[in-house]
Amino acid sequence: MSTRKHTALPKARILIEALPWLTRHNGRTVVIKFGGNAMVDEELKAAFAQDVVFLRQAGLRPVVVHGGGPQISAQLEKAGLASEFRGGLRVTTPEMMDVVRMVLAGQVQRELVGLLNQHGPLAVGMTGEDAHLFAAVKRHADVDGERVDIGRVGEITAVDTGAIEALLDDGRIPVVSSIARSADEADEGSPGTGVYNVNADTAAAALAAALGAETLMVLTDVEGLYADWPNSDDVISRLTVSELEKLLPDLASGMVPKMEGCLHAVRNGVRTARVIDGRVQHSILLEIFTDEGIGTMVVPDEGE
Ligand SMILES: Nc1ncnc2c1ncn2[C@@H]1O[C@H](COP(=O)(O)OP(=O)(O)O)[C@@H](O)[C@H]1O
Ligand SMILES: CC(=O)N[C@@H](CCC(=O)OP(=O)(O)O)C(=O)O
Repeated sequence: MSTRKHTALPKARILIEALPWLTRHNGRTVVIKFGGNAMVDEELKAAFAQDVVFLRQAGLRPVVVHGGGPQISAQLEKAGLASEFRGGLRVTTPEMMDVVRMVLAGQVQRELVGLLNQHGPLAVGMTGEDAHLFAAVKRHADVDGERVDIGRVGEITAVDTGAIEALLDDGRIPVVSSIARSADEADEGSPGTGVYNVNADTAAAALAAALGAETLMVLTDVEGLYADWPNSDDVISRLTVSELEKLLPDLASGMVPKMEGCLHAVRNGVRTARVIDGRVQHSILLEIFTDEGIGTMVVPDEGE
C-alpha cells in the first residue's frame, strides 16, 4: 500500500497559470543570452538546459547566445596572458582572439550543446562566422569620452538570419557563440585576422532584433537592474525604452552592454527584453510562464 498527501491542487494551479502564457508564446522566437558567470554551477547549467528544451517542447522557438568571459580569462591566464577590460570590453590581441574562439566555440558552446542534447537531437552549435550570421567592423571602447583601441573587438554591422531560421523551422535549438566574421576590407585575404570578439549581450540583442524575436532574455548574476546600485537592492521590475535611455549614462559597466542591448532590441521591434537572475534555478520558466515574472522587463513606450 502507498499513501499520498494532497499536493495535487497547487501543482495543477501552476500548470493552469501557465496556460495563457503557453497560448500567447506559441510559435514565438525567444533569444536567451546565457552569461559566463551563470555557467559555473553544474545544477544551474542542467536546469538551464531543461528550461530551454521545455520552451521548445511547449511550442516556442528558443535560440541561445552564450558568453564565457570568466572561462576565457581562465584560459588566457593559463597561457600567461593577462586580461584587461576597457569600457566593459576585453582588450583582444590577435593572439588572444585565438584563445577566445577556442574557448567559446570549442568549450563553452560544446558543453551547452551537449547538455541540451541529453534531451534529444535538438541543439546545433554555430558561431557568428557560420553562414555569415554576424558581420562586424572594428569597435573602439569609449573611456571617459575618449576613443580607445581595444584590438580585435567587433561591432556587428549585419546579421544574416538564414541559417538560424532554417534550424528553427527544423525544430532545432541554435546555440550561438559571440564571434563575428570581419567585414573590414583591410582584413580581406589576411588569414587569422578575419574574426572579431563580440560582447555576448550585444550579439544576443542584435540577433533578437534581426529575428524579430518576441523576447530577449538576458541571464546574469544579479536579480535584475537595481535602481540605485550598489546602495540598495531594489530591482526595477518594468521600464520603458525612454526611461531606460535616461538611465543609461549613469549605469556601471557590467550592466551597460546588457541594458544597451535591451534598448536596441526593443527599439528594433522585439516586444520585451528582460534581465533575469541566472542564479535562480528555472528562472526562464518562472519569467515566461508565471504572472508575476522575475527580474527587469524593458517594454516599448506607451502607444508604440
Ligand atoms: N544597476 C545595476 N544593477 C545590477 N547590477 C549592476 C548594476 N550596475 C552594475 N552592476 C553589476 O553588473 C554585473 C553583471 O554584469 P556582468 O558581470 O558583466 O554579467 P554577465 O557575466 O552575466 O554578463 C552585476 O553582477 C553587478 O555587479
Ligand atoms: C569584447 C568582449 O568583451 N567579449 C567577451 C565575449 C564573451 C562574453 O561576453 O561573455 P559574458 O557574457 O560571460 O561576459 C569577452 O571576451 O569576455
